Amino acid sequence: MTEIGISILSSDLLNLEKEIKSIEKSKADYIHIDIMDGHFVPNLTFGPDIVAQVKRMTKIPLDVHLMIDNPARYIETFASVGADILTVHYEACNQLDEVLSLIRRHGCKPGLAIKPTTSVESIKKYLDKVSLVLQMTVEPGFGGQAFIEATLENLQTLDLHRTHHHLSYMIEVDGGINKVTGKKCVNAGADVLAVGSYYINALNREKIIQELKN
Ligand SMILES: O=C(CO)[C@@H](O)[C@H](O)COP(=O)(O)O
Repeated sequence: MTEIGISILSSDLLNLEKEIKSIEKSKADYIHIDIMDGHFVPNLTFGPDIVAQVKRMTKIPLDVHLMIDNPARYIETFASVGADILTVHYEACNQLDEVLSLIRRHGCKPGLAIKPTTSVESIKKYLDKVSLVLQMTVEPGFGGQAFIEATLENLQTLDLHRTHHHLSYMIEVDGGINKVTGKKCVNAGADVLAVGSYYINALNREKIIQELKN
């Protein structure tokens, strides 16, 4: 079954505990936390303290997406505050092999993210070292953007590569996901849908999670 991660980027941050309880009630599989540094992406969001607070509030696994330059500097910090999956960007790392093994050494599942225009070819040599590949389906930085259809081709390539090489990484998509785009992604090979504004704005959050899962 498809798994759902809820991105807290667009949630009501002054009522974060209430939001986390709502995510638990709607039976999401992950809480997706976007860490932005104002360099790698043109926006600023959370630091490790927020991740630590969310961890204290819930048992839902935390899928922490580092949209930061040179993420090696912060792997130990985010691992120590409770990240379960720790995802770094291919475009932001110099020594990716080392960063991925650092993530594993600190007890997290390593994820590798790519921007919409990055090719799967460029990350193929790392795919046997990751637990998850995160295909950005919008330009990273902001919630509420429109899904980029051209990213579906990368999902098909990732899915074919996984089967062909007997690999087991999960394929996650993030950005502009709703009932229509989510279905397209799942049909193209995605296993995990990271959802932000579609969930936050829904009148019946439990219902839309069930629809997305099915
Ligand atoms: O990482 C990002 C944006 O950079 C996402 O996680 C967004 O938070 C998803 O929000 P929607 O596109 O679903 O509104």
